[in-house]
Amino acid sequence: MILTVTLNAAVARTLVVPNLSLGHRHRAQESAVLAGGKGINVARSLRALGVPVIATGFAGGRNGDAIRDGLSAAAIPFDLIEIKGQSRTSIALIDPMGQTQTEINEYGPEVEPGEQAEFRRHFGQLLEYATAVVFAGSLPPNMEEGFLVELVEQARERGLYTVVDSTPTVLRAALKACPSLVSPNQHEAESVVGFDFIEEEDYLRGLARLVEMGARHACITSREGHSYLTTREGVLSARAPMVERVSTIGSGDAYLAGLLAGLLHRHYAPPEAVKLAAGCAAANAETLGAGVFDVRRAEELAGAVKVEAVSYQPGGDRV
Ligand SMILES: Nc1ncnc2c1ncn2[C@@H]1O[C@H](COP(=O)(O)OP(=O)(O)OP(=O)(O)O)[C@@H](O)[C@H]1O
Ligand SMILES: O=P(O)(O)OC[C@@]1(O)O[C@H](CO)[C@@H](O)[C@@H]1O
Repeated sequence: MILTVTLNAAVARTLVVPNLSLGHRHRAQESAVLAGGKGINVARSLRALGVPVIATGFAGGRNGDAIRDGLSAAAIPFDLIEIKGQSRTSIALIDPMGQTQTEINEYGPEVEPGEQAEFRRHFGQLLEYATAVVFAGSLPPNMEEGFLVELVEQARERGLYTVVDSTPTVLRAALKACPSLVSPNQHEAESVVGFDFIEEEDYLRGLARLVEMGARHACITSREGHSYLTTREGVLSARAPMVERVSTIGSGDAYLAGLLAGLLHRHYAPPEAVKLAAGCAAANAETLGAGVFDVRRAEELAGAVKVEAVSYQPGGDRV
């Protein structure tokens, strides 16, 4: 079972608004409301891929109830700690005419020290059923990065596969706990390593730096349908067929779920797992809602992903 940890879960509302323009009144052509936050998006994608999953984290207030209802409706097993604060709302505005995606995410509620302690205890119990743990998304505003670092260490000490996908500040801290895999997008990775990725060599240097900073493995996704993954044998580069995008929000989450489903559940070799990852991400881009895609379409797109081994040996960096 893969345990996903969403410390700042959200009610994720997506509105399709043609010709969106600031300062004007609009009507949404279409809308979707889902339980959200990166870890929950990953759980939704894993569930679609047939991987046993439990979603944990914090949820509170009416939004917390809506998050639980959304998870139940999607048949995603969950075990969320109730908090006094109101879980946040994340709004995505999709303009199909201007081809823009605008996100407005609340910071989320504070989580009291007692609630944090309760989560820590509970987490230890959930680990007994897990083979892998995915820590994804931002932290509640008053939560120290050390809280997450300790959770990663706790999971790692039990010999579990650990994955971190969070904001650059949190990711930088989490690298100290040596997670099995980190999966930032290009922008986040650039911010963590401190330089821009312009050429392929920059991505490879970025991966090497993430490994040097503590990750056992790293993948970096980019908007142009391109991604890189370190493996024991070297680095793989994957190019997905570009699809007509509806919304790429959650494509990174679908990518991570596809990768984990491939590596840990289907026992694929890394090149096949990367294809599945990029197929899921592309299928997500064709669909409204984060971590939502048609699995058959994802498999079809996976078949068209071009994967190749790329080499880079800058002064013995281990990638
Ligand atoms: N138009 C597209 N066609 C095909 N694949 C796409 C397209 N857009 C994105 N992807 C796939 O999605 C992956 C992730 O994209 P990106 O790095 O933009 O996600 P992200 O910012 O992490 O997303 P999120 O944080 O919203 O989950 C890309 O590496 C690529 O494989
Ligand atoms: O605020 P966080 O937790 O860092 O990220 C939240 C978020 O940007 O990530 C998801 C896509 O990965 C979106 O659904 C959501 O808006």
